[in-house]
Amino acid sequence: MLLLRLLRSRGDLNIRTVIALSSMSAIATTLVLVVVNLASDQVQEHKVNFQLLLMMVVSLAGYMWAQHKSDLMVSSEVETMLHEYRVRLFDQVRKAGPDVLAKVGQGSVHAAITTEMQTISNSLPIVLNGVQQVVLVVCVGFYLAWLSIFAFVMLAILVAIAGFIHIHRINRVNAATRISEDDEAQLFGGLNDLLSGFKEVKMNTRRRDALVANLSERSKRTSEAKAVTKAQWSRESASIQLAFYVMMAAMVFIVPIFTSDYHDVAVQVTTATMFLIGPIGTVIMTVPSFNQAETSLGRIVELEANLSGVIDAQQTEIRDKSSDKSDADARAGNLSDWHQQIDEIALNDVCFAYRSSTNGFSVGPVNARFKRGEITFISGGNGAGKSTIIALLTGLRDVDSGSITINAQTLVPTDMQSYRDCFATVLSDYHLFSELYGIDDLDEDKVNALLHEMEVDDKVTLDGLAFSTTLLSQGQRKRLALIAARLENKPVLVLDEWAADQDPHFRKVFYEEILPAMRDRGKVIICVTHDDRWFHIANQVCHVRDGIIDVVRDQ
Ligand SMILES: Nc1ncnc2c1ncn2[C@@H]1O[C@H](COP(=O)(O)OP(=O)(O)OP(=O)(O)O)[C@@H](O)[C@H]1O
Repeated sequence: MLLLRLLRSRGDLNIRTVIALSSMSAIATTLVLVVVNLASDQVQEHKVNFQLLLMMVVSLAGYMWAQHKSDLMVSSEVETMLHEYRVRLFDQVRKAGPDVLAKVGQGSVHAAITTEMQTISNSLPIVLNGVQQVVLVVCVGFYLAWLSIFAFVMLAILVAIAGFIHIHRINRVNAATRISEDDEAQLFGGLNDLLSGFKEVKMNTRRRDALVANLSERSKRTSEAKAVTKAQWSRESASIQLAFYVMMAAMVFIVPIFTSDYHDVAVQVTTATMFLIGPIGTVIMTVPSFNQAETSLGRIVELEANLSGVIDAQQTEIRDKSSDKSDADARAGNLSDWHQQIDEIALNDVCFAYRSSTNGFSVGPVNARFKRGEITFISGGNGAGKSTIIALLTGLRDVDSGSITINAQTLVPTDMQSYRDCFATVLSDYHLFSELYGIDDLDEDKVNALLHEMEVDDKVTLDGLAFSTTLLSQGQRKRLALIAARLENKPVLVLDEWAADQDPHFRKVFYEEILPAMRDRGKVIICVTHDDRWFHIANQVCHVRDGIIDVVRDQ
């Protein structure tokens, strides 16, 4: 019972208060039943009792208040709990290294934050209502026992049999439901191909037909599986309904045979039994909601544990490496100085191999120096290892051996976040954020000047902390990404094939005006590029082949 353990472990949620409020709401509802029974007796004697009417009003008011209060307590606590889970998952994703998400599965993080949390949020109020109905069933049960102990025992036995059979069968329905959900998840996966690959699908009739046929097949499987589970669910509700009619029949046909003074209370017992139908049905139907919430919570907890496991292993590795390099850590410089001025970054005999790579691609030993106020161009063929070297240089990947030095100080693993903060990047798989996050004191004039310099001021303006639009061409979107990188005002700028999408005119502006101006401002500039026409503006040109970097020209 993960859910119960979790709710109980939360200090802010006073379970006793919730139980007290639920009991109060159930007792108030039972009082309504008692009042109805007493009042209907009086109606038979042609009397209207205003005391009973007052009791009814008080009971209804008590029910409303207690119900509202307990709903509010639990739902706000559940939403807070989900919020905390979300924040913890965001934080774990933030801490994760580049391969962690691939290992754990980006899809499962997405599903945990969307579908699973939605399921918990929807199911828990149903579960809470079920708990209240349990208390109500107990209270009305006492009332029934007080009216006729035989009727009570009879009803209890019938409810126990019906509940046992129903819960046993519902597990089978749940298993079928889960299979239909898996079919649906596969259908959504295929749908992604259709939506994301819309243009490719449009351009190729055979591909389109094959994909649509595949989707239709999955859709058919999903609809068949869903139809089966829906039929099972409706059979279950019908059988519950039938069980209730059997109970009613038992009250009026069987109980009178075994009890002598039953006719005095027959109407009250029948009313009480009818009153119980709704709550018992709700309790039984709560079981699948509880199971769903439990399964979703289990998946979230498992994901969190997986992420923690991988991240802890990563951090232990970092700590081990840090203690190995404790000598290197004995340095005079201050980390925060790096953000003020970087004179030189050097890769020294850096080696790295992809652990998951099928072809075992590795880079190194890489030796390279990148200096303040200098432009370095890095060229090389496809798959030569340029982006991998950039990932090592920017600290996105940890080196296997060798070292990175900054202003002649060797980095230790615990420096890496501070080191990464020195870089502004537009990488080949860059993401254009919806807002200019993390840029303090955004200067509107500066942004407007950059929009003008990057020749997008006729399309885009600054709108609060965001660009007014990102619905632009690829080249224009990349210009916005470069504006965002320049606004970060970091000492190092790394661009991976930035100019590839630019027109000849703006390529010239970029190489002959923008890069030299940034170099003159004392930035370390590193560009992966194939534009050999402008290699002359670089202070250093490096070539990468099979994971090895060679300086081919140094000024
Ligand atoms: N995440 C990864 N896991 C395993 N191997 C990878 C991964 N990324 C890249 N590789 C391997 O590393 C090699 C070099 O890739 P890299 O992206 O560094 O090349 P590149 O020089 O930037 O190529 P391009 O010019 O095509 O972008 C690839 O051939 C591939 O085999």
